[in-house]
Amino acid sequence: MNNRSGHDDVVRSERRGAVAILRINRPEARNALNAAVFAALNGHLAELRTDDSVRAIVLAGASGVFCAGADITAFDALRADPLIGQRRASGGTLWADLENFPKPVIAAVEGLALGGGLELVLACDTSIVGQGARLGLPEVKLGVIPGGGGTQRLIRALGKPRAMALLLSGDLVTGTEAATLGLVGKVVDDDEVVEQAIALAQRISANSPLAVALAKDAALAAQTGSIAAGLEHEKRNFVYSLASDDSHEGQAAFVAKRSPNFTGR
Ligand SMILES: CCCCCCCCCCCCC[C@H](O)CC(=O)SCCNC(=O)CCNC(=O)[C@H](O)C(C)(C)COP(=O)(O)OP(=O)(O)OC[C@H]1O[C@@H](n2cnc3c(N)ncnc32)[C@H](O)[C@@H]1OP(=O)(O)O
Repeated sequence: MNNRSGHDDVVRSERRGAVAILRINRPEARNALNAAVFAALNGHLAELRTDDSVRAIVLAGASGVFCAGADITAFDALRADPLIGQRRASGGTLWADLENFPKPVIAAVEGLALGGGLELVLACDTSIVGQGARLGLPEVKLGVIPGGGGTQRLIRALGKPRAMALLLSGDLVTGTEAATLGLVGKVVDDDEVVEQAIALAQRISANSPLAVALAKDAALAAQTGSIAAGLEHEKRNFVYSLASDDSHEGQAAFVAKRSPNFTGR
């Protein structure tokens, strides 16, 4: 399907019911992230954020590759950007925007997820990875460090010993190894990645959009604060969900032994 939104072809968008699939589309550069990709992804996310017909997003790459990271040939432009230290100016907020997106985002990782590409995976809520995929943060092999949140999210995902080994060596792991480490949500056969990611997104889309958003919001609080603060956050969200139309619909559907028809209110 063609891009509905008119964003540059470097990110293609398609729909499967309530699931939007965004594909990074620079196969000639193994889907490396340049300014055009950042702008296109941010543009799509802005549209999907307010589209109530979309309840979950799958982020994928074209031609059997997820993403080879930031475009190394664009580093000169990055060096010249006077505002590089203020990430918002340089498009560098993409990873945080993904992590805090009010709808679930699932990475469908085929082939390669390197550097900023793995950082996209870590910023997503979960990921489905092909067993033969290769994942890693090779930035130190280029004389830089991860700049898309990898130093912070990898250690939270894996714990210090495993995170430091990957961060400081730049070693790559396979999808199977990544699943064993806890770096990804689930490993599947290489040819099932996107369909399994879409299937998970569709299962999530059948749930209350409000409850899904409130659960994600509460769970993310666990990454930044004390357990006491997180429990308070969860309590606020639970009480809010209990008072929602969706909560009443969920209860009524259970009693009537029928499927709920959630509205997200
Ligand atoms: C920089 C964007 C500007 C936008 C502003 C916003 C910036 C915000 C702040 C940035 C934060 C940084 C984020 C991140 O932490 C930093 C990084 O990600 S650094 C990059 C890390 N990735 C890598 O080191 C991977 C490098 N590539 C490879 O190792 C190999 O190419 C491969 C991916 C394993 C594939 O190998 P092969 O299959 O053998 O194929 P080729 O090597 O021949 O590659 C084919 C073709 O693709 C080009 N290419 C591959 N990767 C990249 C890349 N990362 N950047 C640019 N181009 C890439 C490769 O050059 C070939 O092109 P060709 O020679 O055919 O023209």
